[in-house]
Amino acid sequence: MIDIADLTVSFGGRAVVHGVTFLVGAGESFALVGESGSGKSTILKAIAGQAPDWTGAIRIAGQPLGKRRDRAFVRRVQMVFQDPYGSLHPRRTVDDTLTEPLAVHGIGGRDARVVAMLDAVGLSRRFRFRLPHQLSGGQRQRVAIARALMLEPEVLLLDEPTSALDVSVQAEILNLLADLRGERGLTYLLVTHDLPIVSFLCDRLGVLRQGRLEEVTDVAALRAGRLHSAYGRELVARSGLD
Ligand SMILES: Nc1ncnc2c1ncn2[C@@H]1O[C@H](COP(=O)(O)OP(=O)(O)OP(=O)(O)O)[C@@H](O)[C@H]1O
Repeated sequence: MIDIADLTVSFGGRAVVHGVTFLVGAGESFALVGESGSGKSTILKAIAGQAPDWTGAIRIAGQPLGKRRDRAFVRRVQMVFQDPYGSLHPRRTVDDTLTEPLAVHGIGGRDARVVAMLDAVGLSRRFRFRLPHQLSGGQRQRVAIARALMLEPEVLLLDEPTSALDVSVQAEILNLLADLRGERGLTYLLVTHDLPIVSFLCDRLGVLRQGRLEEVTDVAALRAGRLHSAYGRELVARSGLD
């Protein structure tokens, strides 16, 4: 579903991701891990069209991406950001936020779709006409996930989707993401520095260090502390997973 080949991404002429190659299968959940500044979010941005200076190849379901992201891409690939406070418009109700992508893409049956999506993300219908400031952090992230799913995409790009939330709420959102993937056959590409999240939500992971992919392995190896690279083992040791 996602095929990244020899991807190099630059900002202002300086490369921050260097020749990264990996594949994510349909229905798979793949994590990019690494410390702050290792280039995890930059890879998501390149896929989403928010980091235009890249070389290499990015293919989604076999289709090579150019510099611009068209409507077909938006229907297939959606992103969920770290900060549900910043990513929702403060003056738009939940209903406005969920209806907008349907209106932009000329999709009908909006009422029924919004109500069904509120149910799918575990939000009571009484939140439908509320504004973001009337919601908790976890409820806001449910709205952001609902918005991402309104166009029934196949792929979610998840950038630290729980790191801005209280610890007690993080587990709820992780469970929701796991359930939604199972129910909808979604493919996840998740960026995180939190290895327990990878162990819970992902099948495989790539370890990034200074913009280079050190290794790709599966979560069984992560759980067993059997990463191949010295840097990967160091990350595991620091996370307390070993
Ligand atoms: N818009 C930008 N302009 C210039 N440099 C950038 C930009 N975005 C990211 N960078 C740089 O690219 C490098 C990789 O950043 P990136 O955000 O991808 O790392 P990350 O692994 O996702 O870290 P974090 O967990 O802190 O988000 C860093 O050196 C960062 O300063």
